Amino acid sequence: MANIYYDEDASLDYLKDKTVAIIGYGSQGHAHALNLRDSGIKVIVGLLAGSRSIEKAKAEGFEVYTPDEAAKRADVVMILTPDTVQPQLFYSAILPNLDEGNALAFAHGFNIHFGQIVPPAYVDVFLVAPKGPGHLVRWMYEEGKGVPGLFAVYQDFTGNAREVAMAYAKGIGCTRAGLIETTFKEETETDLFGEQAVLCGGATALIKAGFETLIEAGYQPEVAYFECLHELKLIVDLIYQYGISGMRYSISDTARYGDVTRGKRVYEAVKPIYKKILEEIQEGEFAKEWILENVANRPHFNALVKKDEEHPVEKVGKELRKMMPWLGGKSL
Ligand SMILES: NC(=O)C1=CN([C@@H]2O[C@H](COP(=O)(O)OP(=O)(O)OC[C@H]3O[C@@H](n4cnc5c(N)ncnc54)[C@H](OP(=O)(O)O)[C@@H]3O)[C@@H](O)[C@H]2O)C=CC1
Ligand SMILES: CC(=O)[C@](C)(O)C(=O)O
Repeated sequence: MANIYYDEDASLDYLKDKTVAIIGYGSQGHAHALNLRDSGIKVIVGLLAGSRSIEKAKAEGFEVYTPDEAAKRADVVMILTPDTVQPQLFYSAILPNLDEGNALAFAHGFNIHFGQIVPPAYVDVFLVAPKGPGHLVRWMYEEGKGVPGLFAVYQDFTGNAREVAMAYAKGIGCTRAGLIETTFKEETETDLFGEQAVLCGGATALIKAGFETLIEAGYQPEVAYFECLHELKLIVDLIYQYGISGMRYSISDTARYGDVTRGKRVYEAVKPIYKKILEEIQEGEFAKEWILENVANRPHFNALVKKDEEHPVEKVGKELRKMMPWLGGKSL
């Protein structure tokens, strides 16, 4: 059983006299910056000139600098830009401005693990990875809660890297929910696997395949949407709160029988695919493909994203969600 750390296990004292530069102000960046500041930490933001987030960060009260200037002024530099742009940003703007004893931090281990960024020996290097989307990292913090997280130390020049990483995790609220120590390898490979096979990739595959099966059989798109997307959230919510057995307690006997018998067939079909996806991650195949895709300016990625934006489930969903005012979520 992994050690799980909570608020009492981490001390913000390791950050209280430091300046943290958050490079990037997107999903994770805005959440880390706001949460750390609310935790009493001095935060500055680094954004490229022309960034669409400069005004937003300034409006939320942050000093905003270019990435090089922010790195120069900071003791801890947390890079929260897209993974594929981090190497160029690191070598051009951050590395020249890292001083001995500074800390270089990430929310995902991709570039360190796959050797795209090689840090200098004279800094600490750690990751703090919330296990949830950035907007929830902020919303849960505002509610006095937290998103669980992982942390890992890649390089400990100062001898305090672990304590600083845990302080950072506490500052963004992860220790309110639970913080697990990992490695850059484990965080990178499990996060890539999860987002490809089970979460984003896996969930959208199940939703699209189910929805298409029903509408191709002539059922109404609205019925297919409620069955394959809307109700999926409700069932996953039950699993999230009460486990698989708890969910099965709540559903009908008929649903339970279908679950354990037909669900077995889906399981048997996907498990070999899951293993292949993990193998491609572990062997660097996915990383190479994603890096080269970005070199070519993302033709395959852009086409597939566009195709899904036009999927019938998106069309019917947009209309149905208007009917459910309680869904009126905060703007992303
Ligand atoms: N999204 C998530 O929930 C999670 C993300 N992560 C990790 O967090 C990191 C950040 O991801 P995420 O928050 O999703 O990123 P986003 O895409 O939401 O935000 C990226 C930020 O970086 C800026 N940016 C984009 N391109 C460049 C560039 N070339 N140079 C400098 N800045 C740039 C963007 O500027 P602008 O504002 O102008 O667009 C934006 O502020 C990644 O390492 C990711 O793997 C980890 C866990 C969860
Ligand atoms: C939210 C999260 O951790 C993801 C899905 O892995 C990501 O956005 O990188």
